[in-house]
Amino acid sequence: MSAETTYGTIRADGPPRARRALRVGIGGPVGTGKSSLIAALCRCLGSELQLGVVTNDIYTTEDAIFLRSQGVLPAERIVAVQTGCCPHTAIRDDVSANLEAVEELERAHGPLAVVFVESGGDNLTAAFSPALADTQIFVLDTAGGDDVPRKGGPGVARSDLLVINKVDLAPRVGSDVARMLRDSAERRDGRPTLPVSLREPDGVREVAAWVLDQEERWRAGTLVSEDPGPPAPHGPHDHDHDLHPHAHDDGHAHAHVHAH
Ligand SMILES: Nc1nc2c(ncn2[C@@H]2O[C@H](COP(=O)(O)OP(=O)(O)OP(=O)(O)O)[C@@H](O)[C@H]2O)c(=O)[nH]1
Repeated sequence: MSAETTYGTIRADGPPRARRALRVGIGGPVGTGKSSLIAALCRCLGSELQLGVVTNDIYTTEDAIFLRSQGVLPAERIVAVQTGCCPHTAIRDDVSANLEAVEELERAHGPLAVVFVESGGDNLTAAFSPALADTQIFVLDTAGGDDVPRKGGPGVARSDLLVINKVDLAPRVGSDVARMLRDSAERRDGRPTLPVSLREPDGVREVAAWVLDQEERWRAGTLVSEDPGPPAPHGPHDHDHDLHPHAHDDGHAHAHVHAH
């Protein structure tokens, strides 16, 4: 059985909420460190939590291949969704392929405590549907420019956790981390932001602690998923060029129109 919702198809025969894994969406612009963050989280949390990963790529399964090559989880617990479309369509507008992948992962290898769902690299308008992710992390990096948090967007403003990655690179690329944290705080209405360097041996510790806290709240039934709201208008005449900090280096043309 399944039900059509605004966000896609929700399968009624999927694992019930209380017994299924917490689904943590991880999104952000291309190359900010989403896969590296998942690898570090799996290394850090893999001994205490049963974990799974679903990756999204447009034309390849590269992120899953990367994660399997890191040996952070048994290979079969890392599955790839090839979206064939704009990444944000698959995590926001029609999440059925991702939902199916998560549910299949849980059926085959469950019970799992947490499934990380990595979005393909997208722009600042992308955010996960609450029908797919119970909680979401948005990843920026210092290399994308220290003015990015100021530009806002649903990931910056309303993700449950904002990670500002690659703080080790900030002095080299002339980014002011304090400014990024200040601008984030102004946009986020009290939601947390963490500066991170995944190059540091212990760099993921605070993000891992946040994931553990979310998982505990999920199990206790006190985690409330927040809808990050509609993405920005996005069409041939879009004026949100500032919202694309990594200049389309995913080969993803932003000239299509989406029905939101
Ligand atoms: N210096 C530095 N490099 C990092 C850090 N985190 C990730 N990287 C590097 O940044 C590059 C991109 O990292 P990925 O984890 O592939 O980024 P991604 O967001 O998954 O990339 P896409 O899936 O292509 O959008 C890789 O070369 C990483 O090794 C960090 O904290 N510091």
